[in-house]
Amino acid sequence: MEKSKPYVILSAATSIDGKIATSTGFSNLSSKQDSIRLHKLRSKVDAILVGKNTVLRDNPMLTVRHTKGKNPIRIILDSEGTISKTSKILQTSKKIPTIIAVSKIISKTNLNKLHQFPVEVIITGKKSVNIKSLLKKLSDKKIKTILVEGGGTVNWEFVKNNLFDELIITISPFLIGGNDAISFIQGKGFEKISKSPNLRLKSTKRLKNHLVLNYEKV
Ligand SMILES: NC(=O)C1=CN([C@@H]2O[C@H](COP(=O)(O)OP(=O)(O)OC[C@H]3O[C@@H](n4cnc5c(N)ncnc54)[C@H](O)[C@@H]3O)[C@@H](O)[C@H]2O)C=CC1
Ligand SMILES: Nc1nc(O)c(N)c(N[C@@H]2O[C@H](COP(=O)(O)O)[C@@H](O)[C@H]2O)n1
Repeated sequence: MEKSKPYVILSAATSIDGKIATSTGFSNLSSKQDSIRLHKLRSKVDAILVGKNTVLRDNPMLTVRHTKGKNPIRIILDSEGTISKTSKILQTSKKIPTIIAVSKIISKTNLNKLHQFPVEVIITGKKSVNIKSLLKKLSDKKIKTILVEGGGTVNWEFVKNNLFDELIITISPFLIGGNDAISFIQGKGFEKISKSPNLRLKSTKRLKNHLVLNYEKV
């Protein structure tokens, strides 16, 4: 029998004050060396998962480019199926396997739009995508490891529902501030520190002025 969920790693580059983007959406906080590290990690996982806002803001490729290796499957959480036809994700879906996870609220128009591309559409959840059920479906497809690359709203869903196993955070030498700048974990947050998952610091790696922290859940 397949496991109920793949092994999930949450990954991000944050400023010293825990932001993953400025209020205007600038999010490229990694150094060249850190990007190479990230791409090596990408080449070792079965899939990368991000939220719709990250696609909207960054127009990412989510491929392996700074090292040699295979591209993981790309998974986008997009309840209403609103990502643009011109996004790099949809435009490159012929070459790179792509899954768009939507919920039952998706309109026929948006579903038809997605079906114009060679992507797999997984429908789960009433309003937003039901992550637990999605992970089960992905596990059934033999996806064993997923790198969750944000943003903050998606990260919170994985933390809140205790659906992650490991964290790899690069602390970049920047101070961003701003109430509207996105943090590594968004959402409602925990009211008591006792609700926070217990984390063990597995390793640290210094890349000049960047610090890579690797935690696992206890
Ligand atoms: N520095 C870094 O490492 C990274 C920075 N970013 C930045 O994060 C920002 C985007 O973060 P957020 O606005 O928090 O959005 P997000 O990228 O986490 O996307 C959230 C959206 O995903 C969709 N979604 C569907 N089902 C969902 C579910 N079950 N749970 C959560 N979301 C679901 C919803 O439309 C929701 O609004 C961008 O500015 C991006 O540049 C993103 C990734 C990494
Ligand atoms: N680890 C990490 N460091 C950063 O500095 C980042 N900006 C991100 N962001 C994630 O990577 C996506 C961009 O991927 P491509 O370079 O287009 O392949 C971005 O959308 C975030 O998910 N991560």
